Amino acid sequence: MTTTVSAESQPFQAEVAELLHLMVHSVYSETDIFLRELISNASDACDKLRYEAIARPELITDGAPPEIRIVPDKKADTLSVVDTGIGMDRQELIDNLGTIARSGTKSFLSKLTEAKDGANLIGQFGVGFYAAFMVADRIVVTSRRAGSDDVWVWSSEGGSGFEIAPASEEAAKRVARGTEIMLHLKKDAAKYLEAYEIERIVREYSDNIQFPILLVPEEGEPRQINSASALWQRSKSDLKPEDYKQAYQQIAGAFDEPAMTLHYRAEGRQSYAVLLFAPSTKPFDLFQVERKGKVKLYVRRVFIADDAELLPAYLRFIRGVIDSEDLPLNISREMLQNNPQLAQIRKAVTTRVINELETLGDKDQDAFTKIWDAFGPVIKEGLYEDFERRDKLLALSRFTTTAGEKRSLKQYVDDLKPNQTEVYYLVGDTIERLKSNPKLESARARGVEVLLLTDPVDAFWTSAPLEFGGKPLKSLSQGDVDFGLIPLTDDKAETKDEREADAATTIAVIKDALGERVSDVRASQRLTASASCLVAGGDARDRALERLLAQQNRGSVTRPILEINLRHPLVAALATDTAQAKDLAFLLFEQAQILDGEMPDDPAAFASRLNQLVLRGVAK
Ligand SMILES: Nc1ncnc2c1ncn2[C@@H]1O[C@H](COP(=O)(O)OP(=O)(O)OP(=O)(O)O)[C@@H](O)[C@H]1O
Repeated sequence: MTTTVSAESQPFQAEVAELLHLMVHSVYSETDIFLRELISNASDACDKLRYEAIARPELITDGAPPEIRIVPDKKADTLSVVDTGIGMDRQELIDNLGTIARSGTKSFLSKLTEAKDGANLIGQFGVGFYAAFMVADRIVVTSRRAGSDDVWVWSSEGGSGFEIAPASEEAAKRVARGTEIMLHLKKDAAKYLEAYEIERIVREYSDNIQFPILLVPEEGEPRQINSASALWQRSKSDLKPEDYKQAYQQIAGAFDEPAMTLHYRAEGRQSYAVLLFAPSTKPFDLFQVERKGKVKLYVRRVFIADDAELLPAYLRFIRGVIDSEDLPLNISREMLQNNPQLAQIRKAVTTRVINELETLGDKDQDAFTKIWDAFGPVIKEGLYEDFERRDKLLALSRFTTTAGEKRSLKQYVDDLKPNQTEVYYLVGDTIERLKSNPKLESARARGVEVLLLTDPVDAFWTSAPLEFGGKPLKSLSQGDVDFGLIPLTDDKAETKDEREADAATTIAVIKDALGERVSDVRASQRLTASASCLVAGGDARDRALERLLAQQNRGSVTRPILEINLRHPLVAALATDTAQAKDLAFLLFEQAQILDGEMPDDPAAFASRLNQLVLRGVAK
């Protein structure tokens, strides 16, 4: 058997070809990461082998223990990363090294095209293996699935496809179990053949890999170049911030610094080690529909599962490891969900993470801000998903308000105005648009702070009744608001001597004109300068949420209430000028729609009405 005779060519999935093209033709400064990616894959393969060997011990007893070897060969200009892990069969080679089965690949690729240095993006996205094409012009992967007689060779020059063929006898003998990845290095990548360079990279990125990493020099004995201990099992006092940073980067495949590190050992009813990190930047797949967690479950140092739902979905940005001493090693992945011990761990660790975030918010504003900026919208999902912890999550939340940025509800409540009994908020698309929303006018005239909520998730969590510190949260675009008892700080805003239109007549005229378009018309408490606004009834959904649900075909928009400012000249004119009353009534309604970010139902009619009224004004 030879590799060439029965070689079969296969094309790469289009996304892979595009990715490779981008990587090969752009100059990335951080090429070192290829080694980290290959070692990380090798380590995953060793993890998988250990896991499968729990049910099938013969997989491990027939060969070498799980380990990783790095073999430079200066004569051949090749660097090999060899593992005795789980290996891949023919189909796995084709599937795993020819496609990217990840959501968001397209948007990632367009980001990569624009980026100056894509290494960081590559790490975030985790295109691991393909990173090797930054330093190699040909890659040959020889692999034997644990327990199999067949050995297959995958090879590619990184163009549009790869070849797959059975291994030669010699290659098959070399790979008794696991995978050998041989890189034919590009001319300018020869430095990766130097032992000191390899050691440097391993120390920098992969020291915490649990399995031994051996450097096999061209002369002399192989020697281990990592410490191969599970970092989370070590004592906190032995570890420095750099150790944690490396562990985070290695576990999460990230390049940023962790914004929060939580390392402890729980003893008692159950004992387990916890090493968790909050990243300081946002990954690509944060908003993927599956909302998968990223905390790995180990049992007595053996990797069990990537996503055992160890934290609720709203903490899915947390990375790291939980290593249990008590769970059975042979726990199947299917059983994880219903395991009571695991449920207990989940509960305890969730509480611990939230407490840690709270402490960080008090003690290290900078770090907390990084987490909140990147993951605030995700954490806020917990406000409607985790009833039990809602108060704690509300206390964690930071808001942009009319009084400033990053305001906590504690600060808000501390700064309440005299007689203010509620926490006010307004939901909308952008801060700028919210700031110019007339519904803020009356609050502004009293110096009352209003939360300006612009994340899509805000419309959802605010739909349940909430309170903070005994003060209910209240939308300014829903139901009645009564600022009457809160003193004005801007006296000019509501001068009593201005002529008020007659409420009953004006309202009757508008109702008559608008008919079914509104559910009610009433005098507003919210407005001081503007003429009108639209609000939802007290027990109806907030209008922002209605709009969002309607866009997703998950509900219809109900008829709003039109509130009018009886002191506004336009409203006053309406009561006295019967000839224009209908047009003016429509204008009040349509203006309010536009200020809420909606289109008038009939934009052409709106424009022509507006023109007629303006012309009449100009002609006077
Ligand atoms: N040494 C190896 N042994 C066994 N399987 C491997 C090995 N290297 C890669 N693979 C397989 O190829 C797949 C693709 O690897 P790649 O590095 O591109 O992405 P990944 O490891 O899945 O993603 P990430 O880098 O985010 O973890 C892996 O998921 C794994 O199934």
